[in-house]
Amino acid sequence: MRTDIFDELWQIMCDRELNPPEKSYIVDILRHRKGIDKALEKVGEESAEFIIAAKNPDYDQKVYEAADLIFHLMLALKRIGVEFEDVISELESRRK
Ligand SMILES: N=c1c2ncn([C@@H]3O[C@H](COP(=O)(O)OP(=O)(O)OP(=O)(O)O)[C@@H](O)[C@H]3O)c2ncn1[C@@H]1O[C@H](COP(=O)(O)O)[C@@H](O)[C@H]1O
Repeated sequence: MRTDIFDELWQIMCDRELNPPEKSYIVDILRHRKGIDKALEKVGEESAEFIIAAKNPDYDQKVYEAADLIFHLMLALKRIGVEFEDVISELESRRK
């Protein structure tokens, strides 16, 4: 399984935070006027969209919404100051 994309996305999020370009979805969320609430709101929205997709037969839609949810969860972690690597370590520590 290819998981390098998580590293790549996290790196982009770190870069966007330090060197925000004029037009960037990541920056829009990280610097939103609603503060932390915008990133959390997106996790809620994307979770709901994933649940709806999960109950429907369209396989591609499930994949699409799962990707949206994971992306926005990572973005929320970035916004609240949690290192993605620590989440990975937590998962690793649960391995029996
Ligand atoms: N993987 C993603 C990614 N997945 C989803 N999204 C955005 O997440 C949003 C999904 O939210 P919605 O479906 O609710 O659509 P919306 O209308 O924009 O929602 P609102 O924010 O307006 O409420 C869309 O605007 C998508 O473009 C993403 N935006 C960026 N990335 C990655 O991040 C990189 C950097 O992006 P920028 O920061 O925009 O340069 C990109 O090259 C991609 O690799």
